[in-house]
Amino acid sequence: MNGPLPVVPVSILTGFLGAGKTTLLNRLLKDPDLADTAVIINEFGDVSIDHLLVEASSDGVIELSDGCLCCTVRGELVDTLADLMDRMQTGRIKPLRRVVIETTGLADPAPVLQSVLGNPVIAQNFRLDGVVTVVDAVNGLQTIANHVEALKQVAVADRLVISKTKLANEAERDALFERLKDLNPRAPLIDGDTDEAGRADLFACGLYDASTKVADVGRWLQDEAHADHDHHDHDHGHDHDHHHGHHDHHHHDVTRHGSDIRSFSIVHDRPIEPMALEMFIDLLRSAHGDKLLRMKAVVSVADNPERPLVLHGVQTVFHAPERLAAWPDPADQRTRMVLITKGLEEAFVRDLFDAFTGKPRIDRPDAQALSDNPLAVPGVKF
Ligand SMILES: Nc1nc2c(ncn2[C@@H]2O[C@H](COP(=O)(O)OP(=O)(O)OP(=O)(O)O)[C@@H](O)[C@H]2O)c(=O)[nH]1
Repeated sequence: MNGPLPVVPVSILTGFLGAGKTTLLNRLLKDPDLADTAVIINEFGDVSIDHLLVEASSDGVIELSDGCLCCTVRGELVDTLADLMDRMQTGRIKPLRRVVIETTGLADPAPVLQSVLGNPVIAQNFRLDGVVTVVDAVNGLQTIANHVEALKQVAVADRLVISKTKLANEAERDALFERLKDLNPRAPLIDGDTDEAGRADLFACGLYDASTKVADVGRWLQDEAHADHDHHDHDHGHDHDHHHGHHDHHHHDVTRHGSDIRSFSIVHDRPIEPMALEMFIDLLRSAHGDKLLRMKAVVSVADNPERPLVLHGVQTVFHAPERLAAWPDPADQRTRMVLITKGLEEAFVRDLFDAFTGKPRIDRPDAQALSDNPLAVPGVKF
């Protein structure tokens, strides 16, 4: 190798659950200027779906394992970046022009930024270029009010991309824009439907500078730097799962997010009848949409099992389902569903799913009973 490699810019793509990060990333990756970009994605949940939906060549996408980037997988992020550098230096991969990190929707961006800015080894080879935050025009305002992570994601952004603008009315859009301007006066607001949002330039923000953000951002980063230090002192050599004191039996909750936020998945190995699927989703949404932060699914539907259906629920909004041309991984054609809920029990959702997919249990109503009388669903109140 002739001399040191250039320092690689790192972009962080963030935004709350379901805001439209993967959708935007898929558009951006079609820009030839983003060739030789490594994409690091991170999902919250033990069954990952995003890697099936990111349309880049598979060797450019690196998936971090279960856990949230801002919590349990931070060490893994640092290791991944170090490994990328090692592979470039030894000529095993072409020099990268950029790294894009797509965070989970629940990620607090401060610790993610700190991982890149604050680690001396990483800082020799990578520089934080900028943070692009996607904000959903329909749910954005309420999400910012209810989830501090969403507020921080907005505040640290260099650019704010507003998705789903056509789904929101003018009053909703205006109120959101006003709030965003309050929280982050310097970040330009970019309509996600414009060409500008889909070009590689979106990521070229220049060196990240916390001092241009509202005063709180500098403080969050400071806090993270201290937390890192303490963390190092106390936890050195321990497994990531043990870092946070407040986790319960459910290992996906090992995060700094509210303890009533749960992530779980449902895997089913037989095609599902379209009607059963529709009724399951309808009941879940109508009765519990407010507790359903996010639902993502790749479903094998009995009417055309060769072509999986992709479902996206974001709070009470369910987007039009999409049929993929084929299974991304033909060897695994199981239905996979990931749900992130707040105050909604996993057992309830599983029972509901089992009832509709023909796994009745003695003490549970079957699909016929549910469709005749949805009030029969245990726990459902109208
Ligand atoms: N109409 C419309 N739908 C959008 C837009 N952006 C995203 N969506 C839809 O919103 C849903 C969620 O989009 P994703 O791109 O998966 O969102 P995400 O932020 O990556 O989701 P998580 O990874 O779960 O946090 C999908 O059904 C998308 O098709 C948009 O600008 N307009």
